[in-house]
Amino acid sequence: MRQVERSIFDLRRGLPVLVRDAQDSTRSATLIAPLEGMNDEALARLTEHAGNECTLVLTKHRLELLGIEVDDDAACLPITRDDSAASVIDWACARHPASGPNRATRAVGPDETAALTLMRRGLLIPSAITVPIAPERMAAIEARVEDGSLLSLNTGTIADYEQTSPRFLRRISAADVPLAESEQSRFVLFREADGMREHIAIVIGDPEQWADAVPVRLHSACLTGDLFGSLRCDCGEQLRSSVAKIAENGGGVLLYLAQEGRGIGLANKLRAYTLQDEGLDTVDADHVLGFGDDERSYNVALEMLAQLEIRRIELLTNNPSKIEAMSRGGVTVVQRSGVYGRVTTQNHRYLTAKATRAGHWLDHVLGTAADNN
Ligand SMILES: Nc1nc2c(ncn2[C@@H]2O[C@H](COP(=O)(O)OP(=O)(O)OP(=O)(O)O)[C@@H](O)[C@H]2O)c(=O)[nH]1
Ligand SMILES: [Zn+2]
Repeated sequence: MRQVERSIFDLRRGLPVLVRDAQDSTRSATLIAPLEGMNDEALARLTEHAGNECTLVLTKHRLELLGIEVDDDAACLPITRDDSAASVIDWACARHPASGPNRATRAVGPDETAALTLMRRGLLIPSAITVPIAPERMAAIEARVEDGSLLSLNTGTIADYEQTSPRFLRRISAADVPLAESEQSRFVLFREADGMREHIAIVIGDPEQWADAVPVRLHSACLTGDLFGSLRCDCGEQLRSSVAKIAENGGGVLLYLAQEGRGIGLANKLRAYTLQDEGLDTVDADHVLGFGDDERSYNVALEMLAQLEIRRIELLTNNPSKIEAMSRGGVTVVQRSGVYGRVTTQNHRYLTAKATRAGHWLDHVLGTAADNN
């Protein structure tokens, strides 16, 4: 697995990596590169090293914004030598690209699908520049792989990695951390197999005394709201009131999940905030960046609950998809309790979108005025 993690780090540093389709007997290979930091020189270098024209891989949501309908989850836009890096970046993430790509797309292959998986896992913009290696350039590329200046990995490894990573969650350390809302609290830290993400179970009260249906809150990280009390969302107040409520109900667990920005990462959440300031709602802003409605998977949460031997829960949430994910994963949700923050001038639009676009149980928000704070 080490090669996948190393590749993600190279992509996050703006470096290309080589991807090969394990099923392809011709041993063809594709260079993939992230959009972030792309410039004309880097684009020209990719074309030159590979001896081929580049393509831009975009998700369905992003293609829709460009007025291109596709049936698959993603497609490739050919890039010509006349296209500047600035236009390519525009097509990948600008709200109003200066000019449309005006060209036909082609279907993604395994290499391009793998490229998007790596970008998402690396919390980068979910698009990639890809270029297949021409046969006459293969020897030079292989030499770079040999000397360690280019990382190479195959698509099968990436697919396996996606499937297995959450299953190898390791319990790393634990300590008592008395909290303002619950003095008897213990932080238990879990680390994903690749070492990139850590999640914390906050064990509240004495597990021996817990109710049959353990009060549980699945809380996705929100640095701006949880730590700084941002008024754009309700996360900080939900976090604190959940701890208090779990303590009042005899103890339980709050899982603090490394899923900043509904799984898109802080860099992309800040990009999405800028788009929301231009008038988009929280779901459409993520679509403009190429993401789906919600990029979270709750497999890590299921694994943490399994390791804590919790199978029946009272779930503190307003989000129907969390209940669905728990039930699908074999955890019985005996009861649901709502958990609310204040409705403020600044978060009213966000909460309204959660109710109307994502079906969250926030009826009280729909009935309130924007300045009800
Ligand atoms: N992409 C994106 N993420 C946001 C935005 N505002 C808040 N978030 C993230 O949304 C997530 C909210 O997570 P939670 O509070 O666990 O859950 P929820 O889906 O709102 O559901 P509840 O359990 O009802 O609170 C956090 O990861 C925040 O960082 C936004 O405008 N865009
Ligand atoms: Zn928040």
